[in-house]
Amino acid sequence: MSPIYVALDTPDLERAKAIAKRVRHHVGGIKLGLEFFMANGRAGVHEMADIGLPIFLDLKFHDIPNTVGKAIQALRPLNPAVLTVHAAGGRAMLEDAKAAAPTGTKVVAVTMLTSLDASDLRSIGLSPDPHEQVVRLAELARSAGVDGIVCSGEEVKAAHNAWKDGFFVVPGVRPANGHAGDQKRVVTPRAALDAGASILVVGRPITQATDPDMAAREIEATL
Ligand SMILES: O=c1ccn([C@@H]2O[C@H](COP(=O)(O)O)[C@@H](O)[C@H]2O)c(=O)[nH]1
Repeated sequence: MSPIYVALDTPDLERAKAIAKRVRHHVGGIKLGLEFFMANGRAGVHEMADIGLPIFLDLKFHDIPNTVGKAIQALRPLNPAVLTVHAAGGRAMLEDAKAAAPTGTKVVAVTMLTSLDASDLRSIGLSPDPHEQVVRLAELARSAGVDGIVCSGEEVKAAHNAWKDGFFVVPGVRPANGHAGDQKRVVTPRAALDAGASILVVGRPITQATDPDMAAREIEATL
Protein backbone atom coordinates (compact mmCIF):
# COMPACT_ATOMS: atom_id res chain seq x y z
CA MET A 1 0.00 0.00 0.00
CA SER A 2 1.42 3.41 -0.98
CA PRO A 3 2.33 5.67 1.98
CA ILE A 4 1.12 8.69 0.01
CA TYR A 5 -2.08 10.40 1.12
CA VAL A 6 -3.19 12.94 -1.45
CA ALA A 7 -4.40 16.23 0.08
CA LEU A 8 -7.48 17.28 -1.88
CA ASP A 9 -7.62 20.92 -0.86
CA THR A 10 -10.50 22.22 -2.92
CA PRO A 11 -14.08 23.28 -2.20
CA ASP A 12 -15.15 21.57 -5.43
CA LEU A 13 -16.50 18.07 -4.70
CA GLU A 14 -16.54 17.00 -8.34
CA ARG A 15 -12.92 18.10 -8.82
CA ALA A 16 -11.88 16.26 -5.65
CA LYS A 17 -13.61 13.10 -6.84
CA ALA A 18 -12.09 13.37 -10.31
CA ILE A 19 -8.53 13.74 -8.98
CA ALA A 20 -9.00 10.94 -6.44
CA LYS A 21 -10.21 8.59 -9.16
CA ARG A 22 -7.26 9.45 -11.40
CA VAL A 23 -4.60 8.89 -8.72
CA ARG A 24 -6.23 6.08 -6.76
CA HIS A 25 -3.77 3.38 -7.87
CA HIS A 26 -0.74 5.42 -6.75
CA VAL A 27 -1.89 6.66 -3.33
CA GLY A 28 -2.79 4.91 -0.09
CA GLY A 29 -5.48 7.34 1.01
CA ILE A 30 -7.27 10.67 0.65
CA LYS A 31 -6.73 13.62 3.00
CA LEU A 32 -9.62 16.05 3.34
CA GLY A 33 -9.04 19.31 5.18
CA LEU A 34 -10.85 22.45 6.21
CA GLU A 35 -11.30 23.83 2.69
CA PHE A 36 -13.08 20.69 1.51
CA PHE A 37 -15.04 20.15 4.73
CA MET A 38 -16.34 23.73 5.02
CA ALA A 39 -17.75 23.49 1.50
CA ASN A 40 -19.00 19.91 1.45
CA GLY A 41 -19.46 18.81 5.07
CA ARG A 42 -20.14 15.26 6.16
CA ALA A 43 -22.06 14.40 3.00
CA GLY A 44 -19.00 15.29 0.94
CA VAL A 45 -16.79 13.08 3.11
CA HIS A 46 -19.20 10.17 2.60
CA GLU A 47 -19.05 10.68 -1.17
CA MET A 48 -15.27 10.65 -1.11
CA ALA A 49 -15.25 7.52 1.07
CA ASP A 50 -17.30 5.75 -1.61
CA ILE A 51 -14.21 5.87 -3.84
CA GLY A 52 -12.82 3.15 -1.60
CA LEU A 53 -9.63 4.65 -0.18
CA PRO A 54 -9.02 5.35 3.53
CA ILE A 55 -10.05 8.87 4.59
CA PHE A 56 -7.76 11.15 6.62
CA LEU A 57 -9.87 13.93 8.11
CA ASP A 58 -7.49 16.83 8.77
CA LEU A 59 -9.62 19.29 10.72
CA LYS A 60 -6.89 20.09 13.29
CA PHE A 61 -9.14 20.46 16.32
CA HIS A 62 -7.87 22.92 18.93
CA ASP A 63 -10.32 23.99 21.64
CA ILE A 64 -11.24 23.17 25.22
CA PRO A 65 -11.38 19.43 25.93
CA ASN A 66 -15.18 19.22 26.15
CA THR A 67 -15.67 20.96 22.81
CA VAL A 68 -13.09 18.86 20.99
CA GLY A 69 -14.42 15.63 22.48
CA LYS A 70 -17.99 16.47 21.46
CA ALA A 71 -16.93 17.56 17.98
CA ILE A 72 -15.12 14.27 17.43
CA GLN A 73 -18.09 12.33 18.79
CA ALA A 74 -20.25 14.08 16.20
CA LEU A 75 -17.87 12.87 13.46
CA ARG A 76 -17.90 9.24 14.60
CA PRO A 77 -20.24 8.08 11.78
CA LEU A 78 -17.58 9.14 9.26
CA ASN A 79 -15.17 6.61 10.79
CA PRO A 80 -12.01 8.24 9.37
CA ALA A 81 -8.77 6.26 9.27
CA VAL A 82 -6.89 9.27 10.67
CA LEU A 83 -7.92 12.56 12.26
CA THR A 84 -5.90 15.51 13.57
CA VAL A 85 -5.89 17.69 16.67
CA HIS A 86 -3.34 20.31 17.76
CA ALA A 87 -0.90 19.07 20.40
CA ALA A 88 -0.84 22.62 21.80
CA GLY A 89 -4.43 22.04 22.96
CA GLY A 90 -2.87 20.25 25.94
CA ARG A 91 -2.99 16.90 27.65
CA ALA A 92 -6.67 16.87 28.68
CA MET A 93 -7.78 17.85 25.19
CA LEU A 94 -5.64 15.10 23.63
CA GLU A 95 -7.01 12.52 26.08
CA ASP A 96 -10.61 13.54 25.38
CA ALA A 97 -9.98 13.51 21.63
CA LYS A 98 -8.66 9.95 21.74
CA ALA A 99 -11.50 8.80 24.01
CA ALA A 100 -14.11 10.27 21.65
CA ALA A 101 -12.67 8.86 18.42
CA PRO A 102 -13.84 5.57 16.87
CA THR A 103 -11.70 2.60 17.98
CA GLY A 104 -9.93 2.16 14.66
CA THR A 105 -9.24 5.84 14.03
CA LYS A 106 -5.69 7.05 14.49
CA VAL A 107 -5.68 10.36 16.36
CA VAL A 108 -2.54 12.33 15.50
CA ALA A 109 -1.38 15.57 17.09
CA VAL A 110 -0.01 18.42 15.01
CA THR A 111 3.23 19.56 16.67
CA MET A 112 4.59 22.45 14.61
CA LEU A 113 2.98 23.34 11.29
CA THR A 114 5.31 22.78 8.34
CA SER A 115 4.56 26.33 7.20
CA LEU A 116 6.44 27.68 10.24
CA ASP A 117 10.16 28.08 10.90
CA ALA A 118 12.35 29.09 13.83
CA SER A 119 11.56 32.79 13.45
CA ASP A 120 7.82 32.04 13.59
CA LEU A 121 8.34 30.15 16.86
CA ARG A 122 10.21 33.15 18.26
CA SER A 123 7.43 35.52 17.15
CA ILE A 124 4.88 33.58 19.21
CA GLY A 125 7.12 33.52 22.26
CA LEU A 126 8.47 29.97 21.96
CA SER A 127 12.02 28.68 21.97
CA PRO A 128 13.16 29.01 18.33
CA ASP A 129 14.16 25.40 17.84
CA PRO A 130 11.79 23.28 15.73
CA HIS A 131 13.39 20.00 16.90
CA GLU A 132 12.93 20.91 20.54
CA GLN A 133 9.33 21.99 19.95
CA VAL A 134 8.43 18.85 18.00
CA VAL A 135 10.10 16.41 20.41
CA ARG A 136 8.48 18.11 23.43
CA LEU A 137 5.01 17.95 21.90
CA ALA A 138 5.58 14.40 20.65
CA GLU A 139 6.30 13.36 24.22
CA LEU A 140 3.09 15.07 25.38
CA ALA A 141 1.11 13.34 22.62
CA ARG A 142 2.60 9.94 23.44
CA SER A 143 1.92 10.25 27.15
CA ALA A 144 -1.64 11.49 26.50
CA GLY A 145 -2.38 8.26 24.63
CA VAL A 146 -2.90 9.47 21.07
CA ASP A 147 -1.49 7.45 18.18
CA GLY A 148 1.11 9.74 16.69
CA ILE A 149 2.05 13.18 15.51
CA VAL A 150 2.26 15.42 12.48
CA CYS A 151 5.69 16.97 11.95
CA SER A 152 8.01 17.86 9.11
CA GLY A 153 10.50 15.47 7.57
CA GLU A 154 13.25 17.46 9.25
CA GLU A 155 12.21 16.35 12.75
CA VAL A 156 10.65 12.96 12.12
CA LYS A 157 13.86 11.03 12.83
CA ALA A 158 14.27 12.62 16.27
CA ALA A 159 10.59 12.08 17.07
CA HIS A 160 10.75 8.48 15.86
CA ASN A 161 13.81 7.78 18.02
CA ALA A 162 11.87 8.97 21.06
CA TRP A 163 8.64 7.13 20.16
CA LYS A 164 9.43 3.87 18.37
CA ASP A 165 5.85 2.71 17.78
CA GLY A 166 4.37 6.13 17.05
CA PHE A 167 2.51 6.95 13.84
CA PHE A 168 4.26 9.76 12.01
CA VAL A 169 2.43 11.89 9.46
CA VAL A 170 4.69 14.08 7.33
CA PRO A 171 3.30 16.88 5.14
CA GLY A 172 5.43 19.55 3.49
CA VAL A 173 7.00 16.99 1.16
CA ARG A 174 8.15 18.07 -2.26
CA PRO A 175 9.82 16.23 -5.13
CA ALA A 176 13.40 17.44 -5.70
CA ASN A 177 13.22 20.99 -7.11
CA GLY A 178 9.47 21.14 -6.38
CA HIS A 179 7.88 24.51 -5.57
CA ALA A 180 7.60 24.87 -1.77
CA GLY A 181 4.83 27.50 -1.86
CA ASP A 182 3.91 28.42 1.74
CA GLN A 183 5.77 25.45 3.23
CA LYS A 184 8.97 26.29 5.12
CA ARG A 185 10.22 22.94 6.44
CA VAL A 186 10.31 20.78 3.33
CA VAL A 187 11.98 17.48 2.46
CA THR A 188 11.62 15.04 -0.43
CA PRO A 189 9.21 12.10 -0.10
CA ARG A 190 12.12 9.63 -0.11
CA ALA A 191 13.96 11.51 2.66
CA ALA A 192 10.82 11.69 4.81
CA LEU A 193 10.21 7.96 4.45
CA ASP A 194 13.85 7.10 5.19
CA ALA A 195 13.69 9.25 8.33
CA GLY A 196 10.71 7.32 9.70
CA ALA A 197 7.50 8.80 8.25
CA SER A 198 4.53 6.43 8.41
CA ILE A 199 2.58 8.35 5.80
CA LEU A 200 3.39 11.24 3.47
CA VAL A 201 0.85 13.98 2.77
CA VAL A 202 1.18 15.38 -0.74
CA GLY A 203 -1.16 18.04 -2.06
CA ARG A 204 -0.27 20.60 -4.70
CA PRO A 205 2.59 18.64 -6.32
CA ILE A 206 -0.17 16.22 -7.40
CA THR A 207 -3.36 18.29 -7.53
CA GLN A 208 -1.84 21.24 -9.42
CA ALA A 209 0.03 19.06 -11.90
CA THR A 210 -1.13 19.03 -15.50
CA ASP A 211 -1.35 15.27 -15.16
CA PRO A 212 -2.07 14.35 -11.50
CA ASP A 213 -1.90 10.64 -12.27
CA MET A 214 1.59 10.96 -13.72
CA ALA A 215 2.72 13.23 -10.85
CA ALA A 216 1.54 10.69 -8.24
CA ARG A 217 3.18 7.86 -10.19
CA GLU A 218 6.48 9.73 -10.41
CA ILE A 219 6.50 10.45 -6.67
CA GLU A 220 5.64 6.83 -5.91
CA ALA A 221 8.52 5.68 -8.12
CA THR A 222 11.00 7.57 -5.92
CA LEU A 223 9.94 5.68 -2.79
O1 LIG B 1 1.96 20.89 9.53
C1 LIG B 1 1.12 20.67 8.63
C2 LIG B 1 -0.08 20.05 8.87
C3 LIG B 1 -0.94 19.82 7.83
N1 LIG B 1 -0.63 20.20 6.58
C4 LIG B 1 -1.59 19.91 5.49
O2 LIG B 1 -0.97 19.10 4.51
C5 LIG B 1 -1.32 19.51 3.21
C6 LIG B 1 -0.08 19.90 2.45
O3 LIG B 1 -0.43 20.35 1.18
P1 LIG B 1 0.67 20.74 0.08
O4 LIG B 1 -0.16 21.27 -1.06
O5 LIG B 1 1.40 19.46 -0.28
O6 LIG B 1 1.58 21.77 0.65
C7 LIG B 1 -2.34 20.64 3.37
O7 LIG B 1 -3.62 20.07 3.26
C8 LIG B 1 -2.11 21.15 4.78
O8 LIG B 1 -3.30 21.61 5.38
C9 LIG B 1 0.55 20.83 6.33
O9 LIG B 1 0.88 21.20 5.20
N2 LIG B 1 1.41 21.02 7.38
